[in-house]
Amino acid sequence: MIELGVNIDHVATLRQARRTWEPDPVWAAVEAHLGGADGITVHLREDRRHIQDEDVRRLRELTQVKLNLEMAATDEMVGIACRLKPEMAMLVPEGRHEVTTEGGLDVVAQEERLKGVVGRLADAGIVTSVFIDAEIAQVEAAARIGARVCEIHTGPYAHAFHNAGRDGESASVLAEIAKIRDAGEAIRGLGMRFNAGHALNYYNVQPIARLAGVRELHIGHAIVSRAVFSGMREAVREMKRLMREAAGQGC
Ligand SMILES: CC(=O)[C@@H](O)[C@H](O)COP(=O)(O)O
Ligand SMILES: NCC(=O)COP(=O)(O)O
Repeated sequence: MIELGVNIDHVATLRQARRTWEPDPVWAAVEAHLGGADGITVHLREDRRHIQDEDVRRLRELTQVKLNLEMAATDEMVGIACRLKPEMAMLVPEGRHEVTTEGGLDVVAQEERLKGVVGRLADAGIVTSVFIDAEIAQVEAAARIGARVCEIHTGPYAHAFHNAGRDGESASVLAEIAKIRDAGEAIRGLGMRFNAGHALNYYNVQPIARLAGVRELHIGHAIVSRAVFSGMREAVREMKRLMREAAGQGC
């Protein structure tokens, strides 16, 4: 069954706007779980602009939900991951001035260093995922460093979809889907798990959920935005319904 990891960063973004205690991302995680989320994703950024260390600690202590910890490949973050032991750690590139993640991790360029990071996480029993662009060279490098999972960056697809007026049949959209499909085939061929995420929403999710062998989609901004109006459980339920319908897995 295709799975949904709900990213709750932007519940914390709202809280940090006032530096107060609400809304609580841990509460959001429980609501998302009750709505059918298979896991929770948080990005503990080096600048701590939204999720805080204490949020991740409480998530581990108070909930049973599977955790995907997105993090920069730094010593500080590896130390935190090794203490918290999330079910999965995803290595992402980080820029202080970016509004959100702007591209995939360049695994090819940092192979030796990243191999060490994956090894340290593996020694702590943590599965490593890498957030990469839909490029075969990056997939192959991910396999060489020992990553067990690749999450393909769906941002370029989402932009193409939006720019084409949500026309999933336009040439630019089909070209982006083909890149993700080919990367997914390479990932699976090398024995890794094929995940995808970034900027997916209620309009553009189905062509990605339909791809052969895709295991998990990680979606945050769109679900939290919908939840403002419909509540978290309903927002998650609807996203899962769309994913399962597209994957031919019933509702
Ligand atoms: C790696 C990725 O695709 C995103 O989840 C990103 O990490 C989200 O970070 P923000 O929530 O800070 O936009
Ligand atoms: N890794 C992608 C993710 O966690 C959610 O990204 P977004 O839906 O907030 O763009």
